[in-house]
Amino acid sequence: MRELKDILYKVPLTSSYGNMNSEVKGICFDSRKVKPGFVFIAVKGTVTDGHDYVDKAISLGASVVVCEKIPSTINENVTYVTVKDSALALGIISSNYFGNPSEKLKLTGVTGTNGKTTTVTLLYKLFSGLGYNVGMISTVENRIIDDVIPSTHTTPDPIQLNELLKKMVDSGCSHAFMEVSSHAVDQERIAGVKFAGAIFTNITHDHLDYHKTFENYIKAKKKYFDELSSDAFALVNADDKRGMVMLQNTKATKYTFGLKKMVDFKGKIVTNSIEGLELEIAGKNVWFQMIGDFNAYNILGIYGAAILLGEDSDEVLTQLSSLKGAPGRFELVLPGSKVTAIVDYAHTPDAVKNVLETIAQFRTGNEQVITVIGCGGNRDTTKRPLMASIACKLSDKVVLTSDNPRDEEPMAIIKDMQAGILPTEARKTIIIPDREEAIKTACMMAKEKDIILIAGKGHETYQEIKGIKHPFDDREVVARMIKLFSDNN
Ligand SMILES: CC(=O)N[C@H]1[C@@H](OP(=O)(O)OP(=O)(O)OC[C@H]2O[C@@H](n3ccc(=O)[nH]c3=O)[C@H](O)[C@@H]2O)O[C@H](CO)[C@@H](O)[C@@H]1O[C@H](C)C(=O)N[C@@H](C)C(=O)N[C@H](CCC(=O)O)C(=O)O
Ligand SMILES: Nc1ncnc2c1ncn2[C@@H]1O[C@H](COP(=O)(O)OP(=O)(O)OP(=O)(O)O)[C@@H](O)[C@H]1O
Ligand SMILES: N[C@H](CCC[C@H](N)C(=O)O)C(=O)O
Ligand SMILES: [Mg+2]
Repeated sequence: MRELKDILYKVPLTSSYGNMNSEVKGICFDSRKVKPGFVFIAVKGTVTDGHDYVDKAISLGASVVVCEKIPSTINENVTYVTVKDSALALGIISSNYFGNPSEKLKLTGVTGTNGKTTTVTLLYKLFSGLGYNVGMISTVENRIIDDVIPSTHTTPDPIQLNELLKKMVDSGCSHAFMEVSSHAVDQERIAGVKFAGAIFTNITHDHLDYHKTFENYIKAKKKYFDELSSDAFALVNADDKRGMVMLQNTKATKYTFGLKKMVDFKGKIVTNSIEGLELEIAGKNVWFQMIGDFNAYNILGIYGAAILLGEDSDEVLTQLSSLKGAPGRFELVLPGSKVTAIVDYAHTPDAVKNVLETIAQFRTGNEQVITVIGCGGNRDTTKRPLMASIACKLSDKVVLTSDNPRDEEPMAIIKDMQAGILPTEARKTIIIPDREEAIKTACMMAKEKDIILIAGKGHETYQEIKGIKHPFDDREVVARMIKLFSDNN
């Protein structure tokens, strides 16, 4: 039970009707989940408008309705509160309802097109290794110390988010690290959440289906930094074209990291191999188990954040050098096999380019690079030809297949991908819409020492087809196929 006026603290109200001194039993923004005594917050969405479900929420027992527009018929037993922006109100209400948990631990958020999961996972492992109780909110999974809670989004909705943060506080977590997606910023999922610090990794092409223009996408990321408080730190990758843009209007203390410019946390790549990276960092040469130049940036962001959170440089570097990357990120399957199979979550043009360029640095030139790649359905269609074009330029053979088709026809997605492939490169491609068959074919084609990249799904353990999530794990499939073909040889 909570007092209504407590959960409305700091919510900018425009008007109210009815009893404001009541108690509430719960909060909800989905009419289908309302229970008696709940507050229903009506939010405008991308598909429908929560305002259309106010009657349904009341019929299920909602005692308070928070909305942008009062319904034409009023129920005398219900309190109505109007606000200018109900998504913003939902964020603040959620934080209040769970006792503002983000103020009770040191919460660091990570935003950027690529590298968020890698960064939060490594920060979680680093701080756990330093002896703290740590929480994590990520695309792969959420964690409260050692308890794993399945994740449905990169950034959960405000109710789930604050509930998770509260559980972290109750379990004694002193630190938490979370991914902040551009969708979450735009939809105010993090409104009311207090951050000790924020990290910006990079911004490249993605999510134009949602944001419409690259400028809007940049603005969504920047809004996160604009809203940080003055006691927070804002740490950005200065080698990214938009790094400094993120800092333009923030009240937080500004810091930078990178490999190329004069920055607060600077690194230099000493060696880069399939075993890992050696970086010069804080005047020391340190070995890391992460692979690829792009991971040098992730390491610098992690190192910088740890120092800004008050940790000792030597201890941080010692811990960091022992850590492996996040699941499904440049993950070598069955290392030591005759063929090298790499599963990577690359699902943007920039990520596909980075991963294939990293592979190019290690290859001797005699082996073939075979890439298995698809693009997600119900997502940015403009990245499809770009991803296919990059895959063809940087591979010897490409198997075009399905990622998560969701509600789209697999062949229609593959056609969009083919539009980016030059006629001279089309001969490198094979089309196999069934992902398992595609992986099998890549393994069948591979000769000893060849490298197979399976891009796009990384850690995912399902394939989403027409609303159903079928069990599917690239790592399991490729391991099975490699074994099958090596047993047959
Ligand atoms: C496009 C998008 O982001 N959609 C998110 C959004 O839903 P929506 O705007 O479509 O909601 P809607 O269906 O229009 O409904 C509007 C409102 O009416 C309410 N409603 C609806 C029906 C009903 O019967 N009763 C009712 O009350 C809904 O609860 C909602 O409040 O708000 C929902 C609640 O927070 C999210 O679950 C949902 O995520 C969908 C499932 C999704 O797939 N999102 C992806 C794109 C996403 O958010 N991805 C980012 C990561 C991207 C990255 O890689 O960077 C993430 O953070 O996960
Ligand atoms: N710093 C980086 N710069 C560019 N590419 C990266 C970087 N870090 C990781 N990648 C590539 O991007 C892929 C996704 O990485 P990661 O899962 O860490 O990103 P994310 O930002 O969490 O993605 P999502 O938005 O889907 O949750 C990796 O598999 C790798 O190919
Ligand atoms: N967070 C990203 C993940 C994409 C993963 C890829 N496998 C796909 O399904 O497109 C999104 O929802 O756009
Ligand atoms: Mg992620």
